[in-house]
Amino acid sequence: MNRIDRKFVELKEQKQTAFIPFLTIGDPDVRTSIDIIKQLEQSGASIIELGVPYSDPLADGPVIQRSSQRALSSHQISIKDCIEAARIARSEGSELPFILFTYYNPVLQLGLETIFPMLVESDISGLIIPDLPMEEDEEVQALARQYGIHLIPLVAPTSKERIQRIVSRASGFVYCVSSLGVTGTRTQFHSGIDEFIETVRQSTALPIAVGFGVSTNEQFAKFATSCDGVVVGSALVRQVEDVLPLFADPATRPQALLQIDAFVKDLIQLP
Ligand SMILES: O=P(O)(O)OC[C@@H](O)[C@@H](O)c1c[nH]c2ccccc12
Repeated sequence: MNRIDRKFVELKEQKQTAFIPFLTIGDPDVRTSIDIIKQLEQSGASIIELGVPYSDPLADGPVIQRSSQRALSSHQISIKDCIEAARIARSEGSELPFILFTYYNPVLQLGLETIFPMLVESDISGLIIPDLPMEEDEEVQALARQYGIHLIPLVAPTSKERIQRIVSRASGFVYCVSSLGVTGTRTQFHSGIDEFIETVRQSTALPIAVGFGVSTNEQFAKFATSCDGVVVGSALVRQVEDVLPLFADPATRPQALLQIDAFVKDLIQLP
């Protein structure tokens, strides 16, 4: 049991749904990202995906692509910087379970044997690698198990015949992708989304979370009825983008955090 498991147990006892924001670390800078992490915790986040900016984010839509580009062009943010941000946030009192969200290339650059001890040292409980080739996941799975890190799989509606195989090796929770294509807010989801979630639900005893496209309270509430968690990335990253000028001036930083707080509270309040 690590922080992720304990959080889902706690939420289940409280009959609550996990709110799992994704945040690009280093946009606009690491210090601000840490402040946003702490604000998200105050605002109601249950678990957080710490996004490692990447130069070729194939699965990302324009909002996260822009955010990654800002983090890379201003500060050349690395996977190590993101792991360090988690360590600092924890040292400053955050109790949030952290998931490192990264494409595979930065993991390979750092080295599989290197990254897992670093995750443990920074009290990061989970890892999501959206482009981890299934053919190569044996080694990563083995290291994750060895170090007690949850390697959280993404399951897409197209992977019906693969759902069982992906889910059978899952740990932590299963991340159900709500739609085909790239990340980004949506007005509608994959036509068979409810059946897809039910299929995954029948395939695992693990908690299931859904993500891709969620940006409104109505969408959050809809998924809260069938899932144990809801992931929101682009809509939040867009909020950060909108308040960057407020973060740039020390006098208006509190206002920037208040706007993020208001966005989250509107998004996750349930009737
Ligand atoms: O941005 P959205 O549509 O809210 O979706 C969550 C997503 O941002 C986050 O989980 C994520 C960021 N980059 C990804 C790449 C692939 C899958 C998922 C992701």
